[in-house]
Amino acid sequence: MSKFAVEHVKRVHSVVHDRIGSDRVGANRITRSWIRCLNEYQLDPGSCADPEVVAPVELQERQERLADVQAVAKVEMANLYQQLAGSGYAIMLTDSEGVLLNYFGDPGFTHAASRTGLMQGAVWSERVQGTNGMGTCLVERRPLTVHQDEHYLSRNIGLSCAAAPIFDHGGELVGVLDASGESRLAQQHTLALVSMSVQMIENRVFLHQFRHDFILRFHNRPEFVGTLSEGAIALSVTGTVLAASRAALSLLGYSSPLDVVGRDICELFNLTFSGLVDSSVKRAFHPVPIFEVRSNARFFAVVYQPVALGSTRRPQRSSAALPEPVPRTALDALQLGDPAMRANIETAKRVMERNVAVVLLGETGTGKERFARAMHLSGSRASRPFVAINCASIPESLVESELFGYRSGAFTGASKEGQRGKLLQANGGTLFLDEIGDMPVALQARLLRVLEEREVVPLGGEVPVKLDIRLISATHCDLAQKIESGAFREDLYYRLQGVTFTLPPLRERVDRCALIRQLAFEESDAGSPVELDDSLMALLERQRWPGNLRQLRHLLRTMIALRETDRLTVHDLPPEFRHNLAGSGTVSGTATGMAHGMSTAAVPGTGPASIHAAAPAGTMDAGADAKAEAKAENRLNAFECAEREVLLQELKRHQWNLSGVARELNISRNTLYRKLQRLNIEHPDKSLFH
Ligand SMILES: Nc1ncnc2c1ncn2[C@@H]1O[C@H](COP(=O)(O)OP(=O)(O)OP(=O)(O)O)[C@@H](O)[C@H]1O
Repeated sequence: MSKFAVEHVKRVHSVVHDRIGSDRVGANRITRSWIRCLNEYQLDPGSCADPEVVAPVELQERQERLADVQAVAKVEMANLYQQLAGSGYAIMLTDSEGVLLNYFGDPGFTHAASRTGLMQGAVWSERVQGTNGMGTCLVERRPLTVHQDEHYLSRNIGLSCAAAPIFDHGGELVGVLDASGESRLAQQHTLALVSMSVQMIENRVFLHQFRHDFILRFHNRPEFVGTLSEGAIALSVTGTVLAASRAALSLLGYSSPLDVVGRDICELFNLTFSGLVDSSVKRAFHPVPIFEVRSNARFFAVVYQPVALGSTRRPQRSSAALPEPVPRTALDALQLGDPAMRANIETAKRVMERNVAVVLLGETGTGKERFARAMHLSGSRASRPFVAINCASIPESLVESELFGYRSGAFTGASKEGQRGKLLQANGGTLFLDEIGDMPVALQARLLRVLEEREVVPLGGEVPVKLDIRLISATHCDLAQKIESGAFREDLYYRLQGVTFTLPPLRERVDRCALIRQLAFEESDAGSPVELDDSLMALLERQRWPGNLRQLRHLLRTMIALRETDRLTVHDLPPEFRHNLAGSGTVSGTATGMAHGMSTAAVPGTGPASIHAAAPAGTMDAGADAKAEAKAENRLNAFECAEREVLLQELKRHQWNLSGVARELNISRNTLYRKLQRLNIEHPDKSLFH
């Protein structure tokens, strides 16, 4: 340890010990944090342990959970980075647990940054990294700087950080925006810039999230409506307040969203809602004066109409006319019209608050973890941890310590601080055991004991710790078969399986269309959602998607990243997708080259060229006129050819029974007729069809 580090450690100890017993509340934020670090988290200020980094899958899930914020934040981070360019700062976004989701680095600082652990996936909570901008901001819930030796860990004392918390419209802390660098001079204006960026992020997320509702945007100066400091209030069609931005609360002098949510807008301002909308429209969205009820203070406001409802929709005059929407839970949000999913969601809601173990079955990528998270977020444990562990991806030798944790020195190579296992990390919340079928048999016995006794003893420890977790397990394998072969314990199976949900594969879901649009929306930048044209939608809907929603998401992510316009067509499909589409010879078979043995019929064509060549074998009845086919196909583009092939496959499979094919493809007979015409498909016996 360097001389500076040794002195720093001594200073931390002496400051903390001097304050103990004295007025802790009066201590400044740094001292308060140091006391927490030493006494509560028992962190060693001289620790040189490697930074804690979450697994890539977990990082991705965390990013997805904060997708709305992230999409807006990326733009603001780029702006902020430009404003601070050259001053050696990196801009970072964390989630509410301090996991670093995004990083914009100054090239001069990136190397040093990764050494310190300033990289995507690293955990910067105060509990892990001691006093630092991001972690301490999460605890203090307000903007702050942590400059050099104000850091707790001696290895972080080269850093200067300015961080500001990001809140959602319900007042929940969802993350932190931070600018950190190795500058010797704490830049006062950096904190102001970071705070402004956060305000911008909160405003834009608010406007995006409530774009389908009326939004009243106001300020006490007309020229400030539409700027960073405006207040925004989302209103239902009957004029009830759905949410208010932080700036709105502060302009009106309220401290919590609960003070205004659920009230009628005319209880806050002297106005009638429909009158305000009318005058807003008449004045072409120039701010109109409105008066606050309590103080009679004058504000200026504009009402923006719901995006999807269009300008003709008028607000309801009577609140009895339309029932207020019941708040949607995370589970409700998974309901897009598929009957199997609807049944799963209804049952999940019924068992949610009973402590029943849940098993989720389904092919890879069908959304088992998403479903587990939704159950967690929809219940009373929502504010407690959700901890996921993938039993298949951890080496067998590590599963035990990962799950149960260990005391310091429990085995050779164990870290000095010991480790809280995932079971204890999930205490009070939900533990999600993914790929449970791959858990080593020896460990199954130990897990069973823990579940029966509801307490856990970490490796090398003696004192059992009480455990209160909701357990959700998932697997894509056949557990009954595993039990038969002795690879899975039957008694554990019954412990895990209070209620079982089977998630349908994407190809069987009738809400495919809505799901595709939802994923496209989630992958789009906030404020500029991409559209998918009809032919692309039709093509995507027909795929078999062996990788299910995950595969679909990745395809859309690629297309959106590479798009030239916000309207995606089949021409935006990545070349390898097209290649596989063509090479597989059947769209509903091995569409992306990732399926194994899933194609409904093997077609010997091997590349894009085969599409334009004579009719591929297997797509026509024997005796079909190959030349006529080639001619018919020559007028079509590559995707129409592919679509044609699929249709021919289906027709053949259903012995040219159009009703059967229409049902299979979930389209009307009329649509099918139009397709047949467009794609020049005729029955081998030309007199039929008409
Ligand atoms: N209802 C949904 N709407 C939008 N995206 C979804 C939905 N369900 C799942 N996804 C997305 O699909 C991807 C895969 O989901 P998830 O990881 O939950 O699947 P899984 O069944 O647990 O996969 P595996 O078995 O491989 O672990 C994720 O990107 C997730 O966000």
